Amino acid sequence: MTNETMTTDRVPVDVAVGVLVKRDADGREGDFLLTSRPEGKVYAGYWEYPGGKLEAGESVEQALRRELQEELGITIGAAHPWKVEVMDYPHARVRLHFCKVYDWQGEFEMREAQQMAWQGLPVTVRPVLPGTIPVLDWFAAERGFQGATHRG
Ligand SMILES: Nc1nc2c([nH]c(=O)n2[C@H]2C[C@H](O)[C@@H](COP(=O)(O)OP(=O)(O)OP(=O)(O)O)O2)c(=O)[nH]1
Repeated sequence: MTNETMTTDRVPVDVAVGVLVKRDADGREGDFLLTSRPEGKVYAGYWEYPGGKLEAGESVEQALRRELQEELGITIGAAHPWKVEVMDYPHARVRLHFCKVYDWQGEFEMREAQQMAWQGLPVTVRPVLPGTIPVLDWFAAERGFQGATHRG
């Protein structure tokens, strides 16, 4: 099998991703939450939006609610579907379902010893996971932000 058929034939794994965004009293969007990938996972230490793979029978919203409870100890309100993107990695092909989340309850607890950072544009933490970079471009378009969205 050629490399090309290997990547195009792989069935994507669905991943629910939560983009937690703070809003001001007028509803304007501000900082968003990034978390670092825990030790022991592929791309450990890379910054991403929290989330994880759907389990059998789960909707994106259900998976997101479960993952954010498990990883961060918070209970989210509504998940607003935003964008869907397929990414090919050497380890997997993933279909990322990015959802914006504006409401959550509970105190943040880093249950997988990851780190968290509220960020605006440009993002100052690094390195950023490849699958996270398009999200920064979408934010830049929404916010009329020009220039580099993150550091090398
Ligand atoms: N959570 C998250 N995953 C992302 C993002 N961008 C991106 O390409 N991915 C990829 C990395 C992984 O291949 C996949 C998510 O799988 P994961 O390994 O973090 O999920 P999980 O918590 O269910 O993992 P596990 O139980 O299998 O260890 O999606 C992102 O912004 N957030």
